[in-house]
Amino acid sequence: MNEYVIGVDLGTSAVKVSAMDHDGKIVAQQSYGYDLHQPHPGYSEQDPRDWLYGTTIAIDRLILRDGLKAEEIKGISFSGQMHGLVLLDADGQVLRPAMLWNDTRTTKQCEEIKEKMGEKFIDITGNRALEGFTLPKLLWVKENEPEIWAKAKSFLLPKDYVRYVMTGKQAIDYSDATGTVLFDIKKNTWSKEICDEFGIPMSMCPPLIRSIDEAGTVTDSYAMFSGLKTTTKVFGGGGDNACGAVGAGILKPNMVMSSIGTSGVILKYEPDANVNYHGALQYECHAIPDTYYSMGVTLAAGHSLNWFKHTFVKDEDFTAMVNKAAERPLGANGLIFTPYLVGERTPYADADVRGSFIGVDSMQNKYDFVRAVIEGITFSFRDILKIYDQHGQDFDTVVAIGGGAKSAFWLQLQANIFNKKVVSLTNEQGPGLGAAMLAAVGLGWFDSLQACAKKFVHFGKAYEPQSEIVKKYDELYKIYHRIYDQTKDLSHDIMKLRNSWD
Ligand SMILES: Nc1ncnc2c1ncn2[C@@H]1O[C@H](COP(=O)(O)OP(=O)(O)O)[C@@H](O)[C@H]1O
Ligand SMILES: O=C(CO)[C@@H](O)[C@H](O)COP(=O)(O)O
Repeated sequence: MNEYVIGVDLGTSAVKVSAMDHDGKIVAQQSYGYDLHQPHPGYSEQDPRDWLYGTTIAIDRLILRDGLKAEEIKGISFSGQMHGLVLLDADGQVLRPAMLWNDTRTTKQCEEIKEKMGEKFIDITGNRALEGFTLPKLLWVKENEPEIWAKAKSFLLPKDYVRYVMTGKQAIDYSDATGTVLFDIKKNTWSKEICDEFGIPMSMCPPLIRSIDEAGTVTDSYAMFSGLKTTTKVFGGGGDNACGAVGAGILKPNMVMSSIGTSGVILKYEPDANVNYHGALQYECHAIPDTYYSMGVTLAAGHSLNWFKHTFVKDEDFTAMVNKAAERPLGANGLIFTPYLVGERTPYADADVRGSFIGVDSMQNKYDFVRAVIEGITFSFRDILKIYDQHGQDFDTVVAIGGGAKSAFWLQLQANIFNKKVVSLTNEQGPGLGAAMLAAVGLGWFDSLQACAKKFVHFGKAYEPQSEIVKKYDELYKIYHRIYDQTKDLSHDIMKLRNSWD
């Protein structure tokens, strides 16, 4: 009998499920898209039931359309968009739409955390309190929706909610727990000190599990709903960036990952919890037991390109649009874009800054704008790489994953803007692959994730920096880097005005 594991990649734009065999060969894939709701500036929400239905439909299609036999599916694990708050009542029912990682309404709560705990907060959690994280969202609900708060008995993160419905058991894995900033990264447990300081009952924090731990099996009711068998084992899974790093083979410090999904991420493997970036970068538990990673996040990476396409280039697909942008000259005829469409996280923790096009010229066409968007997103990654430089951290290879890594033009552009070798994967499903690997190791198919990576992770083409182009992008980056300081006050004033008109 064939045996498969399923990796569920619960992204912001869609859920993608991939079935893999013992050799790491992808035998079937399905995906299902859902909406993002942005009712006010800074708000970003999704309905957890959309994730559940999307995941279930996609799994169902693996069985009905791709012919996978349910009894052949031995294990399932997850990669999930991080930080999103799913609030549950005493019956485990969802109390309000989930507030996502790119929801920035919580500036006031972040300031309150900083005032009350200062540097101690970073010592405990490894992180500054930023708008996207879960604790500020809990505090926002407590302050603004007291009737909902009164009913709240526990919280979960996005993929943990889907796993909960599958297994009937609530749990959060360590890699996602660090992203709540309610977690003590050195003691490896929920922080009583932080919970007490902010009036979060410890009983709201679910049990912690490792990414490769079995969380349970499929319940009778979920088996009826999905077509799965109750014998399928369900494993913890991890935050999407931890899983992306596993699936991209980032298992030692000389490599970093760049991910262009809805968000953009530069991530570095860290062997212990002791490197201190003083909150300039996020510090999280890895999905690989007892290891860590640091990362910087551009809030609107793929999201910026997606916004541009849906607003101005509706009738073309991404590949056609990006290929036309590749034909425009380097620097898009003098146009520079900053991707702060929903505020920014790294290096500027600024919820109120917004993006700009600088250098608009009547000789530019639509595809110059697309090119500027792609270049601007990539410059924002260079801002993150600069932080690693400043901390004396060096590496030689960047492994690129996410939807943006589908484009050879963008992979070469990353190599030129970073001045580093950029390597692609033969399949860009980094986080989904990582999730499937967690199930494969959890099932005992391999002794370790490292052993599994030897079979499952396949590097594709390497893109080398081209020295003449590197020089030009260096010059352009210097100008890009000045835009934040020169536009932030304008952005903040516009935001104040918008809010006063609401
Ligand atoms: N062919 C393509 N070329 C370049 N970029 C692409 C292409 N297809 C998708 N993208 C980018 O990838 C993004 C989606 O990436 P993905 O990793 O699937 O996101 P998420 O996991 O957040 O749902 C899109 O918003 C778009 O910007
Ligand atoms: O906030 C973060 C990481 O801290 C984001 O990276 C989210 O985890 C969402 O990821 P994508 O949907 O872009 O994969």
